[in-house]
Amino acid sequence: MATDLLKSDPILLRCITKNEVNLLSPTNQSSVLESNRFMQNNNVLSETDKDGISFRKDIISPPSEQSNDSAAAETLAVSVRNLYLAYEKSHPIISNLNMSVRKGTVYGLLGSSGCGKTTLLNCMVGLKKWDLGEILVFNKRPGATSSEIPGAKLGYMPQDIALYDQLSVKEMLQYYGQLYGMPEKEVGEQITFLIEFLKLPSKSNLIKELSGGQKRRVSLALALVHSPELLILDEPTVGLDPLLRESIWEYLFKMVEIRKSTVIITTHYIEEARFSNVIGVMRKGCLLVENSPDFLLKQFDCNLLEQVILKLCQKATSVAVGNDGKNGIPHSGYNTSSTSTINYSKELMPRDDPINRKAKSSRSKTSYNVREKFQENWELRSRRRTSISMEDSDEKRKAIRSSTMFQRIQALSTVMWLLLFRHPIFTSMTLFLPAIQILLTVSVLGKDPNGMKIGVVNQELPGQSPNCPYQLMEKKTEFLKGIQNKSCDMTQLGCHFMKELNLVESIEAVPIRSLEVADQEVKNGNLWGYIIIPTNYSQNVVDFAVEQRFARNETLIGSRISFKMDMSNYLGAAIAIRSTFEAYASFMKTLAISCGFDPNEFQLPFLFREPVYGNNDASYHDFVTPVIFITVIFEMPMLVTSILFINDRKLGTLDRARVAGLRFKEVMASYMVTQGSIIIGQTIVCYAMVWTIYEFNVMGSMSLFFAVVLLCGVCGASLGLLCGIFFRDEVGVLMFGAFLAPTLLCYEGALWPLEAIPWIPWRAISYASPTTLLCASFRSIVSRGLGLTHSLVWPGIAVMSAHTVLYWVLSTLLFIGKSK
Ligand SMILES: Nc1ncnc2c1ncn2[C@@H]1O[C@H](COP(=O)(O)OP(=O)(O)OP(=O)(O)O)[C@@H](O)[C@H]1O
Repeated sequence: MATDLLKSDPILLRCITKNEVNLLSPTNQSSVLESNRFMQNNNVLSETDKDGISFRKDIISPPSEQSNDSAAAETLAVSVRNLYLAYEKSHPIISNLNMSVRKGTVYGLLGSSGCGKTTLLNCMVGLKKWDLGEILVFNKRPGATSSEIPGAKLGYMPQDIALYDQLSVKEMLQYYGQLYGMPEKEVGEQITFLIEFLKLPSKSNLIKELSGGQKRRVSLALALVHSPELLILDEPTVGLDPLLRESIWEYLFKMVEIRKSTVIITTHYIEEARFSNVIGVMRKGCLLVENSPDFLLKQFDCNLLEQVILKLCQKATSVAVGNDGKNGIPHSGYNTSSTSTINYSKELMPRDDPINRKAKSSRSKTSYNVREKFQENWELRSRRRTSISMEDSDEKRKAIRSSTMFQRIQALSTVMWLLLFRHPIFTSMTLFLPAIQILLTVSVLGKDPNGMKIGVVNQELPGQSPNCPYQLMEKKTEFLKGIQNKSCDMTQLGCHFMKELNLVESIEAVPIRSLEVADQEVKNGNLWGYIIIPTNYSQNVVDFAVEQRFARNETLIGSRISFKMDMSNYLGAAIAIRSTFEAYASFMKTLAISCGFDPNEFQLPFLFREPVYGNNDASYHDFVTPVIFITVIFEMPMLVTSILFINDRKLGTLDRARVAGLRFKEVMASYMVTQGSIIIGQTIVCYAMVWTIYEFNVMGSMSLFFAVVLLCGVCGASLGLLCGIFFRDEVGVLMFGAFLAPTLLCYEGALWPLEAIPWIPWRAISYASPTTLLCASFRSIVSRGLGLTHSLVWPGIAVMSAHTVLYWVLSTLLFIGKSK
């Protein structure tokens, strides 16, 4: 019964796979044979029809026969066989689709919104991968090494505008001309012609200044600029005025007639497709029919294509409804209901536009020949056009398609430069922010602190007064003078020590009345801690000096100064304790000299000689500056690259350029070239600002210094590219950037020595991270003046280079993987 239903509807049969035909009656082999015979008969039938006869044999041939017929394949520009594509298993977007587009024809692809037209075109141009089946464009699989698709053989206009807002019309066309490898002179001629033909605004207008319709026309111009052999246009006439739409169709026919180009065009203006040689009607991922408009009008006894499509869809729906229930025929994965039919029908109602009106008025004249009419118009207009001659452009067309990798990299790099140039705020920020960030960080980080408040509870002082008496202050001067006079004052040593403490820049000694008050002050956050000078401290110090080894316990304890610190701020407390030690060492030395002792006896038993690298006054600041520099130079290109890449992807400009032949490795190279030059600019600015202000010297070779910075930036840009592919939008990138900067600083050993990190897994991760060893290399070049071959320099460069290559490989794999 189901077979009968299909027999009565040859069109529907095309949408059902052989397997499905088998399933119609699995136990009855003869019905299968009958079905196959029916398909063959159908071909014969088609051949006998007079209109559109030259196409139909191929078009309606069963796929298996077709693919074996190499002669027929030669005549096809595009051949699609049993195509299947699904994002979710249960819901195929394209299901068992067969399509044949002859060379030198205009093929109108029709179908309701969401039926899969754009997806199919994206597969043809090599932007999307499919799950099953085969697509051949000029007998080669799109994207195959030997295939010139994507490339200059193809002109593609995507559904989205896919233009750079900040470029002018001329720059946009020049970019594509360069991608296609067109000679400069010819690009100029084509620009002049297309601007006149498509009524585009002047060459110098920026795309952002154009109306929606004008942008669409520029987008179409990009597909036409190189007069390709195959034009794939996804709704090129949307929003254009009827006259312009007519002239576009006229131009397409001219291309087909004179250059033997092939055009595949989708349109929602159904009657417009009547101008095509062949139309294909898609519904829910399946091609319902493929034939000449005149044949279909005759076959369905209609005057308008819209009516044909309506009838087709109604039939498809009624059979599918039957399939669902009564006949037990499995439908090919899509859900068809009566509700959807109603919607579909409404959608296919004739639109009130001039082309449709014209079509309506002419519906009775079956002899109406659109092409003839266009031919007349064309001849008339072409007399006025001097800028292009299709007949003599075959040679020019051959000259195209020779764009080299270098030309394509140059084309995209130029565009990226222009875009940066047209975004002065973004570019200035990119150029100056690293320097400002380094300047700000270096200004506040790593210097020795100043005036950290340390309380002094001097229990040696009489009464409740925490302050040393005025005389004692005076005595301090005398005490200092005593060094020269050798006048030894061994009283109130606590006060003298406090004075010494105040001479240390990092500490401000604050006299405190009692231990309780000092405790409270620390708890209130007013003091970093306090020291306690015990009662009779001076006497005990003297006794200890005299008794030495024989000193009593009380003497020992009484000559000790004790600390009570706020250790919750570890770094501050450590600095305060270190400064107190320094003050104490200085105090004891002064005391010894004034009392005629050998100062060496009172000094710590350590001698700091001239350092191997740097000097004894070196601070954390000197250590951290190169680390901050490397981190910023790594992170900034990473963010900029990923944001630019995501923007390019969102605009659709990247995909479009890929269809024009730009390969991913060339995209990567262009990004590296552009980012590389920005990094050089950033380094010069950073060097000028930071190095000049803080008087840092690069002890090593300047060329090695710049090479390391460049490598670091390129590695950051490579990671940015990977992030740009991985993340859907800028939010993900910004969050990753916010995570990356502090993580790198920790793992680089900038905040804490690496030796303090446990080996497994953290220190191993730290050494494997891109910047850790490079920081060491960079510091070695800047502060130690070491060369490339030194064991402190080359490992960092090697690790960074390995990371760069790794990011390139991962980006390529991820990009390929995401092409579906
Ligand atoms: N990345 C994707 N993930 C999941 N589904 C998708 C994706 N891209 C497209 N689709 C779905 O695939 C179907 C076909 O989309 P497509 O853009 O090819 O339709 P179309 O026929 O070109 O529609 P229109 O005429 O409105 O442009 C739609 O249902 C759409 O929701």
